[in-house]
Formats: sequence, structure tokens, C-alpha cells
Amino acid sequence: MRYLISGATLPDGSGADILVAAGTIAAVGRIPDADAAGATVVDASGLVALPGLVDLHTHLREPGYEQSETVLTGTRAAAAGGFTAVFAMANTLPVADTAGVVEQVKSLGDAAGYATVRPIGAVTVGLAGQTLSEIGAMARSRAAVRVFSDDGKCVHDSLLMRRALEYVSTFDGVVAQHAQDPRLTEGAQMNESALSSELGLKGWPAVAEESIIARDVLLAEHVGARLHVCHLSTAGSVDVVRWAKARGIAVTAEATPHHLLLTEELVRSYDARYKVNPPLRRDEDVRALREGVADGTIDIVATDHAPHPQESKECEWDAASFGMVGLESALPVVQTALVDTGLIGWADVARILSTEPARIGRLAGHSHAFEPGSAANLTLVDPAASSTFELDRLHGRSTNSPYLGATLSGSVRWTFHRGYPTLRDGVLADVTETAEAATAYTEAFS
Ligand SMILES: NC(=O)N[C@@H](CC(=O)O)C(=O)O
Ligand SMILES: [Zn+2]
Ligand SMILES: [Zn+2]
Repeated sequence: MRYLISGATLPDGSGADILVAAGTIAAVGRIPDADAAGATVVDASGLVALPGLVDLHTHLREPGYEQSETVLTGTRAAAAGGFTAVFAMANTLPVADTAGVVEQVKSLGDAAGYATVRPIGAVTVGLAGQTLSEIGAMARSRAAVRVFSDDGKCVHDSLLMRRALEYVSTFDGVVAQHAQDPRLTEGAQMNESALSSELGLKGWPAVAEESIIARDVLLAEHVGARLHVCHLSTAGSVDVVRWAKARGIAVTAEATPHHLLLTEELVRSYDARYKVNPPLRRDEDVRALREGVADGTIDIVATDHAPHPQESKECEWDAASFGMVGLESALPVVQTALVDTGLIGWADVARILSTEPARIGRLAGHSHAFEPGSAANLTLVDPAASSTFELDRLHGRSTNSPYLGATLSGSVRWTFHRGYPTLRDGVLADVTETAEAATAYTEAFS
């Protein structure tokens, strides 16, 4: 199948046609009619073409928590949000701490066909924080794991963290740390502040995050390894990472869309859709995170898409699960919080949502630029449109979105994964090339 994407705006603001053929970008620029003969025309006037979005932090929940999400449903949500690759977190059941589990997750992703799935390996066996998992075997496996994380839990033991950093540096891997001092956050339910006292909820101090990041950047410097910090949520964390980068430490950092838009004030509703780890913080923190993205201290935006079943959200605050779904809303939140506010432009969006996460995760073979010959992974966004998040706009198995009923600016219209549309003019495509694989998938795993 050949597609002529006509009249798109590239991230740098220039206009171009893009010819997609045989899974690759065949040509970019003014494309002669003869070259485009027979191609399906996609009218992209008014649309911004971005390299396919890459999420370095997605919870796909399979194996083990298929009532919340599966690799198939999660990657359908990814495609709907403009993503062509996702890194799947390791807090599944069993935990992704062996070559067998990461290979299974990769195979499920291949079979589903909606996005490239790169498994993340656990740092410690069972995420228990006691002994290192078989990091080398996962790196050498068919899944070629490069990112390791105990996300959901912090690698708290300093010596284990040191050993993990040393180990991954031997094959250019990276440890993605969930920075949360467990003792300082025992039983914590929301940001520690005047509001947490007022609401009578146990507070989660900023220092619980900042102190771990400070320790880890120093450890990374000491052993000469790459460190990635998940979901920065406080102004102090931005300061620590800024300091570390100025010192030349190989640290990268992410912010989630929700920490760039929402504040702890929402907790007043006691609506557990706003319960997330790390917690929503203050206005000052949101401002500092936005500045951190704008000045490059924060390298990427990652969704931390964390599906949970209704019963674990529709209950009292203390009993509810932490986490929000975020794949479909990520681009509109980024546009609303960062582009519409004038802090960044579309070239920066391409960088923070595609090229940089791909580089940090060592995602080989993913197209980052509209260069002839590269794989056709791309996303078309209508910045003049808006997105209202109703239940039918969520394609995953869980609906714990903080934006239900809300309208954000920007709308993802088309997603192309390896040359075929996974989202067509806002409608999730039936991935025909992989329909048989999808059937086999359902039979094998349901
Ligand atoms: N972010 C969350 O609130 N929850 C995540 C775990 C995590 O990212 O730490 C989950 O797995 O549900
Ligand atoms: Zn986390
Ligand atoms: Zn997470």
C-alpha cells in the first residue's frame, strides 16, 4: 500500500508532501504526480507531521493483569494517541525479570501490530529490591532489553543501585529509577502540604523524591553509567537534575503530561482518578517542570500510562490504586501545557515525544526524521482542533483518565506504523496485515 501525505507541515514549519511506500518513507518534498500515481492520498493540509511518538514509560499490564490492560489493548490506545513505539514497564505478573517474560511481551507486541513494543526489564528479582535480576540475559535475549526499571518501586538499596548501573553500562543500557524514598513515603496518599493537613491525608514530601535523585546522579557519576529518572514531579527535582547535567553527569529525565498540567488542588474532590504516584504537586512545581522541559533539563515527556480497573478507583481515596491512563491524551496535554503557552515549538515536541525517548531507550531502526529510506513511523496532528475525552475516545481496557469530560487543544488524526495506518482520520484502524496474527494472539492467550 502506498500513501501520499499531501501538504503536511513538518516540525520545522516547512511544508512538504510525504510519500509512504513499502513500509518506508519513499520521498519528502514536492513529489511529482508520476511518482505518486496509485497512492492513496491523505490530505494533510493544516496538519503537523511528527515522527511517530515513542513512549518510554507505559504499563501494558500483560502478563498477569489482563483485566486492566493487555499488550493488544494498550497498543491500540498507543496508536490512537499517535504512538508508534512503547516501552513496557516490568511490573507485571510474573515480573519481567527473565529473558522468557521479556520475549513473551515482545512477541505479543509483534502479534498485535499496532506499535513497536520494547520490554523494560526489572532491576531486581520480583521487584523485591533484594537481588539483581538476570539483566545480562534480558539484554542478550530476542527482546534486546536496554532499559531496566523497578518502576512502581524504588531501587532503594544504594549498593544494588550501584551494581545495576555498573552492569547496564557494559552494554550501553540505562537504569530508569522510580525515585521514592520508601521510608519517607510510608502510607503516603498525596503531596505533603497545607492541603494534605487540611484534607487529613498522609503527605508525601518532595524530599522523598529529590534525595533519591541526588544520590543516584552521584552514583551514576561515580561509576560512569547512564541514569534515567522517571516522572519528575517537584521543582527541587528539576534543580537537582539541572545541577547534575551542568556537572556533565549522564542523566536524563522525564515528566509526565499530568504533572505538567494538574495540581494537588484536584485532590479536594477525593476523586481517585487524581491519585497517582508521584502525587500531583503545587502550581510552583508545575511551572518548574514546564521550564525544565523548555530549557532541556527534562529531556522527554513520557505518559506513565497506568491502567487500573474501575473497582480500584471507585472507592475511598486511601484504598484506591495509584495511576492514570495517558496514551490518548498525551499529545493534547503537551500542546495545551507547552505549545499553546509559547514555551516550546513543534520541533521540540518531536524531540521530547519521539527522538529523545527513542535515543534514551536505544530504539534501533525507528525513524526519527522524515528521511527517504527510513521506516515510515509518523503521526499527523491537527493543532487547530480540540479533543474531548469521552469514554469512546479511550481504547484501552481501563478508563481511569483524569481528563474524562475535559477538552484539550490538538487532535491526533493519523498514525502510521511501519508504513500502514493504525489510526485513520481519528478512527482506530483494523490492522489488516496483522489481523491473522491478532486472531492467533487472542486464541493463544485468552
Ligand atoms: N504511576 C502510578 O501511579 N502507578 C504505576 C506505577 C508507577 O509508575 O510508579 C502503576 O503501575 O500503576
Ligand atoms: Zn513510577
Ligand atoms: Zn510507571
